[in-house]
Amino acid sequence: MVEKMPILEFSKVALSFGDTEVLKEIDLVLESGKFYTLLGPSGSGKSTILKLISGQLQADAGKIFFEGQVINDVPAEKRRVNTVFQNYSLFPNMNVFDNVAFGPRLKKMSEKDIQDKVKEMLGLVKLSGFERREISELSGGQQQRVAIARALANDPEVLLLDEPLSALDYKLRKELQQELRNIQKRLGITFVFVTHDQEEALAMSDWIFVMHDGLIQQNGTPEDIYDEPINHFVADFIGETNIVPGIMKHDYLVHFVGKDFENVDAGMRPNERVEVVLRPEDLDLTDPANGKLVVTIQDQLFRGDYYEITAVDDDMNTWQVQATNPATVGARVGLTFDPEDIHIMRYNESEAAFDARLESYEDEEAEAALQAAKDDQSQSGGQG
Ligand SMILES: Nc1ncnc2c1ncn2[C@@H]1O[C@H](COP(=O)(O)OP(=O)(O)OP(=O)(O)O)[C@@H](O)[C@H]1O
Repeated sequence: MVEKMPILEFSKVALSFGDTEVLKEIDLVLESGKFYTLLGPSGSGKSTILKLISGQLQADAGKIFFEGQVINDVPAEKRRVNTVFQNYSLFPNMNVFDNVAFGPRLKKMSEKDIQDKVKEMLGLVKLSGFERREISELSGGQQQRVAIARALANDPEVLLLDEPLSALDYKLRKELQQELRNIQKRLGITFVFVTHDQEEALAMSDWIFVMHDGLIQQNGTPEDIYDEPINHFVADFIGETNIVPGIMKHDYLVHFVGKDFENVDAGMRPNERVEVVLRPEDLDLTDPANGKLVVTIQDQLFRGDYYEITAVDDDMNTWQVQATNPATVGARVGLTFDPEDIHIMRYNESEAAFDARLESYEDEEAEAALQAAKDDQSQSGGQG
């Protein structure tokens, strides 16, 4: 079987502005016809990646390939890529038709083909009949639809979308999320969508790249990223989560919150420091005697289909729980979970901070395990 060539590829791409390394060493492989999302906090380098793809910026190091050809030196106007921006960037002195017809006219398409193209694109973004409207007569959502139609009228192979929905209100945003996804599936071109909103990324993407600190922290399907976060940053950034320190007692046995739990998928070494992730929806409230730990309810918010409960354990660690029934603020309750829902991550930050957190549980077993980890480490020459 012949492997399909990626439409876009970054190989060890780096870029700095002055002393700031905005992209450290980026490797990306994008296949044709998929909906990709670059997700990360403000300043993590998402827009910079789009500008490297569109040719607005040049990489300091590394190679960018488009259908197997290096394009580092190909000028922006020769790349089959268009961008939709957050602020629409329409031509305010042109009506809807002329905005969408702009690219086709530059390409010197026949007037008949231009008419057909504009009609098709406005149909796609549900603005048929708006041809003669001025831009100032459109709502924000309609302006963004025009911007999408204008970009697509150029027949790009890759459409770049830089936070295109951020300026819209919640309901409109949800509506356009669904529509953008439908448009991408219908046209079958590659979308690279930038957002800092994890919910949006999970809902829309075939594949997500989570960015932080100029690096891709993790990439995978929305399910991979949500269920199997690779590190503290990703676990914390993607959705509400509880992250607690733990230590491996065997490769299949993790010790945390003062107890041992079997977790056969962990793939960690005995005595390794780990972080344990438990999503709020995987926790249940029960009576204290049946709980894996006991907590005090601190706060609760009604979220429509569930209650968002904040609780603290006796070591003052906070727990987020999603419950179907309301709880009583101030009540002491048990927290329980299915060991299968435990997700374990390798810990790679400061050991001192970790040890202090683990010891906050004042748990002799944990301290003994930690001592074993420290002994292990000194024997193996500080690796670990
Ligand atoms: N032309 C420039 N000159 C200097 N620094 C820049 C320039 N463009 C971007 N930066 C810096 O590079 C970093 C990454 O910017 P980038 O716009 O790629 O981030 P982002 O993840 O898209 O964030 P946002 O969501 O805020 O746009 C930021 O710290 C930004 O201040």
